[in-house]
Amino acid sequence: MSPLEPFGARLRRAMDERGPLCVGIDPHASLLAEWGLNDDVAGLERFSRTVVEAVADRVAVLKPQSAFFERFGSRGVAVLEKSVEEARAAGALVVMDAKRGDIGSTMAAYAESFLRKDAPLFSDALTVSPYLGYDSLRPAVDLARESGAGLFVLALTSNPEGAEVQHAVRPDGRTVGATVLAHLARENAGQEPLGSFGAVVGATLGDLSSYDLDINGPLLAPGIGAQGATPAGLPAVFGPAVRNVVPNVSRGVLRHGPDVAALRDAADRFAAEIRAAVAAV
Ligand SMILES: O=c1ccn([C@@H]2O[C@H](COP(=O)(O)O)[C@@H](O)[C@H]2O)c(=O)[nH]1
Repeated sequence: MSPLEPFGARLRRAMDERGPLCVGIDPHASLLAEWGLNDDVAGLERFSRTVVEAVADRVAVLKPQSAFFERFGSRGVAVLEKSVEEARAAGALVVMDAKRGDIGSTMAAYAESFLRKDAPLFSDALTVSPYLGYDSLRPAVDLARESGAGLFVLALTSNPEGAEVQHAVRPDGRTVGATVLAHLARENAGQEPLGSFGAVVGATLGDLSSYDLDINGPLLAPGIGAQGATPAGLPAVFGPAVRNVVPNVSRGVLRHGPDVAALRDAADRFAAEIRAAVAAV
């Protein structure tokens, strides 16, 4: 099977054409209830289909949160497969938010599940955890390169608890989060127009000027909306790296459903606010 064009190049083009917004597909039980749906596989399917119908033809990236599908076992995973297929068919890139991480030999199997081009859950990119050591991710890096897929590696997460690990200072004086960013800069060296190996960096974190965010790769930035960060605040957090930021909004958009037009309007409003904030830098 022929490889895709590298993820970084596909993402850069999608961001330029559609704007950088990433909408999450997070079917929380509470959202299913608010949408008048049952907390079952039929409700899950209706929810995901509606989000894809509403925004997959207009945003650069959709990010299904695998946990909310896995909750329903194999039938939930079947809905996830279908959602990925439909979102990609509508022109959105799909970042599978599954946050996988394990010893290298097991990581290879996770990579096969999400990054092998003919895998049922193949996604344009996968979120992964480097906290078993960055090089445990090597099988995923290698397979992503081979397939034309990408990774988003947890570097500085949006939750306050992340700091005890990610801000910890190593014997060489660098923080753990900074070390993850440095690894990613090496993966992306020389790649144009953008490398395929991104970092997850929360939009909630305040001024990050003490970190080198210039990794020549995308920065997936969750935390806007329900977690309190705003599009207008992005430049203050990311500085000049804001051009490579893919801001994620999940509940902030999803709470406007189930009406398709209302979901679209909400996504369009976030997209416009993000565009204005980035243009001002
Ligand atoms: O640091 C991180 C990494 C991932 N997430 C995920 O992003 C969305 C955020 O959802 P909201 O409803 O917009 O808060 C969710 O899927 C998280 O698991 C994150 O929030 N922070």
